[in-house]
Amino acid sequence: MNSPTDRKKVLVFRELPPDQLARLQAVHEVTVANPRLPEQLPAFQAALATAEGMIGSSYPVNEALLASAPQLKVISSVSVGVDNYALPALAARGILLCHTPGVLDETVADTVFALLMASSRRLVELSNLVREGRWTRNIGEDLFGFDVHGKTLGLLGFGRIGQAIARRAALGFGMPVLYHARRPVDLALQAPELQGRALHTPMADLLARADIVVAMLPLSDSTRGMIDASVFGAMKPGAIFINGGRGATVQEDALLHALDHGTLRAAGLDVFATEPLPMDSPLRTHPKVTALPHIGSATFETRHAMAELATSNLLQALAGERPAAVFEQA
Ligand SMILES: NC(=O)c1ccc[n+]([C@@H]2O[C@H](COP(=O)([O-])OP(=O)(O)OC[C@H]3O[C@@H](n4cnc5c(N)ncnc54)[C@H](O)[C@@H]3O)[C@@H](O)[C@H]2O)c1
Repeated sequence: MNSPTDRKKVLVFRELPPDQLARLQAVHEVTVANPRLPEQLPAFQAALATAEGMIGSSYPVNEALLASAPQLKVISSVSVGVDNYALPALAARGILLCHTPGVLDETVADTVFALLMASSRRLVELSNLVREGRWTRNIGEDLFGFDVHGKTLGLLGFGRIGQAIARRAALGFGMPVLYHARRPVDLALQAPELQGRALHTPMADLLARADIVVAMLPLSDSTRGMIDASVFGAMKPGAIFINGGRGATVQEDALLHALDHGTLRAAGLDVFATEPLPMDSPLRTHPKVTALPHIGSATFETRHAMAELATSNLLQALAGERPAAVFEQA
């Protein structure tokens, strides 16, 4: 156990699994307060005043919040995406930001592939038909799906998760993969199994050729609203669109227009501009949309692995060591 002077004040702002909370409590003075729960907000605000470390996710850590946390040295996010954090303010204050890359890639890629399959083969719609007692004759063409194997996949974003999706597509489903990213990936070094199977492609060319377009982009100033009417308009007629990255990279009005008046066949969405999805969002009940409640990484194993990595990051940072997964601003 740390000596009393080494014990730092830590604020846990989203529940951690008991074993990870115990690791923190063994060495630091921990307050658990979830600011999303009105009854815990005062405790959260009080703890901010003295916290040196914070750990949690899915809550906007903006400049105003940082101003109430004068002692803060490190934030450990239990997520890979860092769009909830005021990055310039963190950099200006020298506050370290850690995240959880790597441990969720395969699970998120599984989720995206499930959405891709569900959207192409109309799985939710057809499962509902059985469930609701409407399977009264052999199904006809009006309910046929669209093959996935052998089709061309266009990936917007080809980072850790994009590459995990590409492996499933290229190696499992024989799909040629085109990708658009900030820079080409050295496949020989990073993903040798995708050499000759995934091609860095200009966006316009990718959109014209892909049968299925998957967005796996982080949300940043450069990607906010990037998937707009011109992007949907440039997609191949009958294309399917999947978003597993962040909702606000897509202009949802343009998506709806492409579904209702354009040639987009279907959309599979795990993420939305506003979450939870508002009750009045037309995406919620749209017949061509398969919508999931942001479950990309939501399995027992992966959520635990994320919490474990985030806890290790925080413990290392508070001990003055370099954490395993520091978010590096580009
Ligand atoms: N649905 C979920 O539950 C879930 C889970 C995990 C991650 N995510 C989201 O997925 C994102 C990607 O995760 P990752 O680990 O693969 O990230 P990563 O940093 O490894 O990869 C990001 C990719 O996006 C590309 N990119 C970034 N800005 C771009 C731009 N302006 N134009 C073109 N390409 C651009 C990069 O070049 C890179 O290929 C995360 O930031 C997070 O927001 C969602």
